[in-house]
Amino acid sequence: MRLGLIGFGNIALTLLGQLAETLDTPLEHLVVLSLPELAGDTEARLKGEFAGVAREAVVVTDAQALLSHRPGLVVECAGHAAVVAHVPAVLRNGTEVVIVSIGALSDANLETELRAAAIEGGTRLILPAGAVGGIDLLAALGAAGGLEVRYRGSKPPLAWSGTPAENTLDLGTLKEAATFFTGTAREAARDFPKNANVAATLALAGAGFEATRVELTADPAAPGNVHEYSVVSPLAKYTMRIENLPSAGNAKTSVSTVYSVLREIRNRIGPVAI
Ligand SMILES: NC(=O)C1=CN([C@@H]2O[C@H](COP(=O)(O)OP(=O)(O)OC[C@H]3O[C@@H](n4cnc5c(N)ncnc54)[C@H](O)[C@@H]3O)[C@@H](O)[C@H]2O)C=CC1
Ligand SMILES: O=C([O-])CC(=O)C(=O)O
Repeated sequence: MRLGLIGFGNIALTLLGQLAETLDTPLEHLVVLSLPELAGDTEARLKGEFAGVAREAVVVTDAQALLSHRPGLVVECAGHAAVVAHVPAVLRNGTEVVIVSIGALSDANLETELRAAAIEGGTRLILPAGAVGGIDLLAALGAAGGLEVRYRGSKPPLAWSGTPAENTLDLGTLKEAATFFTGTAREAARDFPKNANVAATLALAGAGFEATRVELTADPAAPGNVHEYSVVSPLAKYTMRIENLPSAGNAKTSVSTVYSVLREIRNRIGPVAI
């Protein structure tokens, strides 16, 4: 596989570690789109600790340079701004893209632009399940309509640092669970870009950004990053609760997100996809 990565932070580094451990043969080619100020460090790490992941690995700083290396699949793991900056051009070029920063699609204009770019390029934008599960069933039920979806995201207080939760809570001293946001999936994904991509994933699979109700909670007793949601549809009812291990490199991000991306890659390499 010729793989392109946008971003070289917690998800990308863990993903490359997993690929190094699990692939039978190295990737044919790896191209990483990094921020200009991080390009030197990215290159050194690719040549050092990640030397075995790909037969050839290069670092670039813009989408045109990324595309000049002809990746067969591009994975975005850099944040909402990187989706805006780079993903439309990659799709228009005809290259399939997996994005983890799904909450970027809470901007309706960007969602329209990405859909148009994928059509123009004759390719697809892939939205993986990320840190949540049951997206297969939710998306299947969504086609029948009549859905009610309620989601609650609970994380330990410090996972909400640097977010609007700080306007109402003292995260460093919080002693009991506090819900600091109630609203739509569109508002949640827009206002908590590093913490509420799951709300956008549920909305896109199911009842849409306005109808999907969201609560966000800081909970000192949370057993990790917890995602709970309930679905009522004419065809089925279910609830789901996932207790995710936070990443060592970024407490906001659950490690299962990385494995969800790994699944997308492995499903394109092996003889069977599941
Ligand atoms: N779909 C889901 O369930 C989840 C999605 N996410 C999304 O994944 C994103 C990345 O997560 P982590 O790797 O844990 O964050 P991180 O902060 O550790 O890494 C992000 C990296 O991207 C780089 N970056 C930022 N803007 C860039 C740009 N324009 N071009 C290239 N590189 C750029 C940063 O320098 C940083 O190294 C989060 O911001 C969040 O939006 C996170 C968790 C779950
Ligand atoms: O990783 C998680 O648990 C969820 C997350 O940050 C997000 O939805 O953006």
